[in-house]
Amino acid sequence: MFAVSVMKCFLTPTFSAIPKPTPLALFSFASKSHPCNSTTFRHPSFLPLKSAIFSPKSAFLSIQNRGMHVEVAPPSSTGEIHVIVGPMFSGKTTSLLRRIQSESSNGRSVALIKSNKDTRYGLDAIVTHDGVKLPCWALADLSSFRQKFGPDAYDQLDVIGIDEAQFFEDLYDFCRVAADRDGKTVIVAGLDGDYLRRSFGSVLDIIPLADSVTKLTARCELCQKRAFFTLRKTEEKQTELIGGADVYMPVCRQHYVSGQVVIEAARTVLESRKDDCVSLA
Ligand SMILES: Nc1ncnc2c1ncn2[C@@H]1O[C@H](COP(=O)(O)OP(=O)(O)O)[C@@H](O)[C@H]1O
Ligand SMILES: Cc1cn([C@H]2C[C@H](O)[C@@H](COP(=O)(O)O)O2)c(=O)[nH]c1=O
Repeated sequence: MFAVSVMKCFLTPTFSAIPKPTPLALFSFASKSHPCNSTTFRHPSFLPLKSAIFSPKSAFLSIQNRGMHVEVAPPSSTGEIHVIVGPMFSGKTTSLLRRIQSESSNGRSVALIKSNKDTRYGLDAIVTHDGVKLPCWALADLSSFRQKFGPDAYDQLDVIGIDEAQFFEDLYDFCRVAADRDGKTVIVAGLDGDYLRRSFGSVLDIIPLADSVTKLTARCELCQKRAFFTLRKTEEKQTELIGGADVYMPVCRQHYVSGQVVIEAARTVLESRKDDCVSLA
């Protein structure tokens, strides 16, 4: 009975009276409004049934039933999550920026986010290893994005791109809410594995939420075959270590295994030398 009254509420036209706003030019590459949406949502009493049920970007719905008061998020059919993974230098950022530019040229309103831990090229832009760049929001966490971007501007967004996703602890909840509740298309680029080939951050956790997953490969720096892994060339052991070609290289399986042996041996030598220095002092 309660479920039936919830469904009835979803079907009432008054609830879907949220117009689809015209996307703003949020960045220099955000442009025209989306062609299909501007008139569809303007007159809610004449909405086709599908639009009435699946009104995107709506506020929460308040339901009173037998003394119970429940806040229900109306479902959105428009959200999507696309995940791009692969080792360093595999073209994840290039692919993300291309998709964002293409969405923007199709008239969708877009925003790009990267982790503020990655200070390699400053904080105001996402930059590929080839030097292509677009402006972005550099954040410590994704949950602060809506507030920092402005709730009204957030409501008008169609597409959110996230780079360096491995550094965001709240990736799962952000993507779920953005796509399921807010109807956003979320494009996520990040490392699936760290330099030890262990799952990195929450990137793999969002695969069950995703519409598509693309695993890219680079070229092995030692033999030019396809590279699936990232080898750390230095002796540092912490998981998070910001760096580029000075610290990391993409490698194939064979060179990952042999490279790890060499690096482990070098680490052991360095550590035993450190011990010798301490005992001599
Ligand atoms: N070993 C390599 N294999 C593939 N691409 C490389 C390599 N070294 C440098 N590159 C350059 O890096 C570019 C990819 O950069 P980018 O999109 O920033 O990758 P990612 O975000 O996956 O680290 C390639 O187009 C290529 O020009
Ligand atoms: C393998 C590995 C990488 N990182 C860091 C190094 C870079 O700053 C980024 C990855 O950048 P890209 O856009 O994919 O080239 O992550 C790390 O902290 N720990 C690692 O194990």
